Amino acid sequence: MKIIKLTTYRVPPRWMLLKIETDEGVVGWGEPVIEGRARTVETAVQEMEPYLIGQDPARINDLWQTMYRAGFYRGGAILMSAIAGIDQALWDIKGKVLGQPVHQLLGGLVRDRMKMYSWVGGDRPSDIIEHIRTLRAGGFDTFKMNATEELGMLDTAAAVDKAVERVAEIRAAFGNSIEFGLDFHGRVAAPMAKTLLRELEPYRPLFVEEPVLAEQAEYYPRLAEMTSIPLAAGERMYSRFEFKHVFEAGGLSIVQPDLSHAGGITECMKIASMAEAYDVTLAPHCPLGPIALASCLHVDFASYNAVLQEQSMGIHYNRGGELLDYVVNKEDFRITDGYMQPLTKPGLGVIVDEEKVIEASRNAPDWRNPVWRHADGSVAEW
Ligand SMILES: O=C(O)C(=O)C[C@@H](O)[C@H](O)CO
Ligand SMILES: [Mg+2]
Repeated sequence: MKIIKLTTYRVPPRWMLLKIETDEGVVGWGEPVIEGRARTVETAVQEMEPYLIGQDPARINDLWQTMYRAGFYRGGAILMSAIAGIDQALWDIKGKVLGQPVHQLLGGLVRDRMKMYSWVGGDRPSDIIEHIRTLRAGGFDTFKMNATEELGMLDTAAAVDKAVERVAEIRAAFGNSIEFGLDFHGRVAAPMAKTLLRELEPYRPLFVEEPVLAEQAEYYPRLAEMTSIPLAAGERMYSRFEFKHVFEAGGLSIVQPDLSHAGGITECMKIASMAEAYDVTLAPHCPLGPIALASCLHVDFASYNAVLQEQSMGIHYNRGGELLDYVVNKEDFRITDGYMQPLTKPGLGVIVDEEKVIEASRNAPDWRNPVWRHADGSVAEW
């Protein structure tokens, strides 16, 4: 079998789907994308084509290593997202050829169902209580929200109190009947992280995500020393070569590689097993589309230390498109009592509505995250 064609489709709300065709008619789908840089990743996928056209799609490991090493420069959000989507599509092809779901090719199920969580509250966390009530009625009991709005590198007690009050309201409304992660989203600089973590401690969030920006990872062990709140990070780390420094330094209880940013299934399985060796749990980041989510689930169902899975149903980023818009087999993505079952169809288990993808790609908007500014006019971390 040989790879003969790669086609990318940028589609609403902010995703990109990749179709890889072979000379024997087997097709694989991937989701190479960086939110807000879809066109850049699209070019990176196109620049990877010479390593792929005419090659045997079954040789995922060699194709992965070639894409990673042959261009001399390596790593980073764009190149690793391009590799990620291609890798996903290659696993999709392999599963379809062998008639097996990808988790079977990764060693089989390690669990019968996977715990899911849902975003609440949007970019600027608001009306969270009502949102949690609605989602709880749908079976969710685990949530994630932004912890703050924009925050100065050094900010006021009032800004800290505003963030803490919101969390106090949630605990007052629901007690310990729900769990929630707080995403600092890189908005909290090191000078404020300790204060905020200390003030949040009494409310026992399930985790705090990106307590500082990924480029400040040396703070993870220092922050972990002063809090019992499990710290999580990983959506802005792109390979096991980045994660290894974090495992060695310690401080993270949860790693959150993104299956569409960190080299795909091949790389994230390696990150998952490295994490397990350090007694660190896995909770793949996934605010993206159905191929990304399916890729996460196959890794989750084959990784003992996978504890939580993000999904984007109803997420505030999904303007103009929803998680299952391009999926034919929507029923396979049902979430019951906050859990998903394994995807059992061959490959990634996503039957793509190609007509709908092509139609939606005709004039897909170029999604951009907003540019926030502090009161003094300086740019703020969104
Ligand atoms: O889902 C999360 O944890 C996020 O922090 C969302 C962020 O990654 C946006 O997708 C960036 O555009
Ligand atoms: Mg996040």
